[in-house]
Amino acid sequence: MTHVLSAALPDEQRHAPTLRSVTFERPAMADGGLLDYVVRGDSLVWGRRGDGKVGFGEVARFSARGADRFARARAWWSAVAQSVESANPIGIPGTGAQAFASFAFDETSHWVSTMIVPRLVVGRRGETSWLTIISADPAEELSLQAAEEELAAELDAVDEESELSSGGSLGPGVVSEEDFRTAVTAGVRAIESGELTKLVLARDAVADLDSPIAVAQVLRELAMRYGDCWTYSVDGLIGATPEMLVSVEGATATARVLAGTLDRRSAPADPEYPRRVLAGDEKQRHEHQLAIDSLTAELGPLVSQMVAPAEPFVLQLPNVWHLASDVEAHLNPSYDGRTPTALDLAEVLHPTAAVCGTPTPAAAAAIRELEGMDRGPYAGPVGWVDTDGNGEFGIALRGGVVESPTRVRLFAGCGIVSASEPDAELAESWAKMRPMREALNL
Ligand SMILES: C=C(O[C@@H]1C=C(C(=O)O)C=C[C@H]1O)C(=O)O
Repeated sequence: MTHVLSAALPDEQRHAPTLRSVTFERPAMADGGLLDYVVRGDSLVWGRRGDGKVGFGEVARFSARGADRFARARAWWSAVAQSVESANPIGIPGTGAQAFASFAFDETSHWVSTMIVPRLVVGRRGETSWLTIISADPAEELSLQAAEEELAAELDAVDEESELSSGGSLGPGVVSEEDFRTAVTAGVRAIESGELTKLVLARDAVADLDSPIAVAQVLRELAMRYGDCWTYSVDGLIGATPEMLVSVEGATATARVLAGTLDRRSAPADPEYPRRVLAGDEKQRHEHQLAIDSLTAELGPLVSQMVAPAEPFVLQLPNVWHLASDVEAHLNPSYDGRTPTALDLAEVLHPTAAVCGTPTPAAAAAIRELEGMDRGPYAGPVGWVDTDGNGEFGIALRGGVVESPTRVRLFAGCGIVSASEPDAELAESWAKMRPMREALNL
């Protein structure tokens, strides 16, 4: 009987592991905060301003490609969440059993979307620090001492990664500068013909390094310089994104929508300049509004009390200014009484107009046709989810994919509207690659 039942389940649910996790509170972290634990290139990382988490080792992994990658990931994670046995005296969202995840931007991508449950998670949120150990072995004893010893061993076994990469060269990727300009021109034409209102076009560049990449050092560098961004590392996808697709804590969902960009490099010293040029510019405001509308339209049916500010603020990063809006909403329970998880919402909200365009299907088709590259995980959701459904999914921007120890593919894109100019968009894409170039010493 059990056999018949389990055979009727989707593969993802049948293959989901039964996990146990124990969380221990630890003494407050030293001044370096979480970054003191970002020492290995193979760790899973999600952090901002010294808070966040670092995952070591792996006890379970889910992989998928195609249009149903999110649905299958949800089925797998919900089976894991239903069977997990957790002891968590802290109880703060994100402190217990959890997975780090990265999803391909497009359903046609060759990139394998993954969810990885680490063996250990060390985390910090303000004054609270913790260590979680996760096991797929029902008989294993999960003690604090064993967890601390394993963590110490992980931190000791550091590869030759303390030095910043020694430089190298940056060359064209699949989409050359010329290809990108041509795509922007074609995108503007498609917008003028009325097929679309907004389109986000991206390009790649290939960093060939003189010495093997020091991933942990690159992440620390990004985290220190880009304090307003969420630094991430999941299975070769690294970067620091300023854009939060969705964050879920209990019944509250928040998002940070960005669209509208101004390079700081050539800006005059006038403190009013970014506000005047960004918030006061019709093209930028229009682009920004489309990004907010795409989020609120998708989120609307699932929430009540959605608060989206009437006026965006100017987010200042070391390389660029952005128009930014923080949206917050209360999640409604669905028919089974459960509120949507961070993973559910990542599927619903991806891709927003900030990285795809408006309307979504026409923009996604135009991206496939005009870019002609596989975006892989670039501009897809990256983050974590716990077994209670809390989580954070950023949009994987301002980063790259480590393709080999000496090769990293960088990606950046720009929102195109009818007033867009190819040279200005190309310059903006360079500005968006600057954080990774600096961290790679290129
Ligand atoms: C597409 C990217 O960024 C997005 C596009 C923006 C714009 O066009 O103004 C701003 C922020 C992001 O939503 C990227 O960084 O690659």
